[in-house]
This record gives sequence, C-alpha cells and structure tokens, in this order.
Amino acid sequence: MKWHLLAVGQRLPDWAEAAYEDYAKRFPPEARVHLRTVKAEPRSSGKPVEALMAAERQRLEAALPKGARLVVLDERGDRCTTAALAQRLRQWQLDGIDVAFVIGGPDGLDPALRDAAHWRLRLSDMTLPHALARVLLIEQLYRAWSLNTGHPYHRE
Ligand SMILES: C[S@@+](CC[C@H](N)C(=O)[O-])C[C@H]1O[C@@H](n2cnc3c(N)ncnc32)[C@H](O)[C@@H]1O
Repeated sequence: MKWHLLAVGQRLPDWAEAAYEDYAKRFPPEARVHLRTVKAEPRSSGKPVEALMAAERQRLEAALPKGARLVVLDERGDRCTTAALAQRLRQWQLDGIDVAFVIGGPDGLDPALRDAAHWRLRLSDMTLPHALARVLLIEQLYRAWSLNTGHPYHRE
C-alpha cells in the first residue's frame, strides 16, 4: 500500500520545504510518502476563481494514481484524532488500498473534486496556508505510522 500526497503549488517557502523534508525522510523506504505537486494557476490572469480551481482540479486529476483512495484536505471536512487516522490507515493497508491525500491551492479545491472524495479530512478548525497544511499532514502521517508500528515517536 502506498501513500501519495498531491498538492497544488510547486514551490514552498524554504522553512516549509525544510519542515516537510524533516518528516518525509523519517519514513523507512517501504513506507515513504510519494509527493507530487502541480502548478497553481497564476492569480494575475483575471480569470474567475472557479476557472482557476477547475484548471487546478484537472491537473490534480491527471496526477492522481489509478485506483488510489481520494482523501481531500479541507477545513470543512471531518475532524479526526491521530488515533482515528492511524486506525483508518491500518484498515486501508489491510485492504491493500493506496491512498492519495490532496491539498488545494490559494482558493482551495474545486467543489467537484471535494465531492468526488472518499473522505474529507480537516486538520484544524482554522484555515491554514497550503504550505503549513502540507507540513502538518506529513507530521500526522508520520505520527500515525509510528503509532501503527509501535515506533517510540508517538507517545500515548
Ligand atoms: C489556503 S487553503 C484554501 C482555503 C480556501 N478558502 C478553502 O475554502 O479551502 C489551501 C489548502 O490548504 C488545505 N487546508 C487549509 N486549511 C485546512 C484545514 N484546516 N484542514 C485541512 N486542510 C486545510 C486545503 O487543502 C486547502 O485547499
């Protein structure tokens, strides 16, 4: 079972890139998170925001691995504890299901993609910048992996 992280926005600020890498490199090779990024539409084009999000959705759909379970990161999604996330991931692993976590761009994810998702995951009740959402997600995936494998990173 593979975990994929798809995100709009190819370049993170240095601090966020470093924080993301700090967690991403802790996974053993067989559990590593496969990151794919797609270009954000330029906000200076004058196009309506719906058109910008639709273009980003098309790029995300093209990058989605076939057969992967789609989990969108969304501030309106379900609240979830780390233990519940770990439990879901454990179940999907037993079922042999790949998972693709998707993070949107400056205006969020196109509603069509949100509606198509198997699960909408909320990281916080507050709106986060996409860079911080990416860092928070990789840390929580690492924590969930630690919990599922008995690694001492996670302490009850
Ligand atoms: C700047 S936010 C977009 C905010 C946008 N107004 C919206 O309605 O989604 C960029 C991306 O970060 C992720 N994100 C931001 N806050 C989040 C939260 N509290 N929980 C989960 N994901 C979040 C989402 O994937 C979102 O598409």
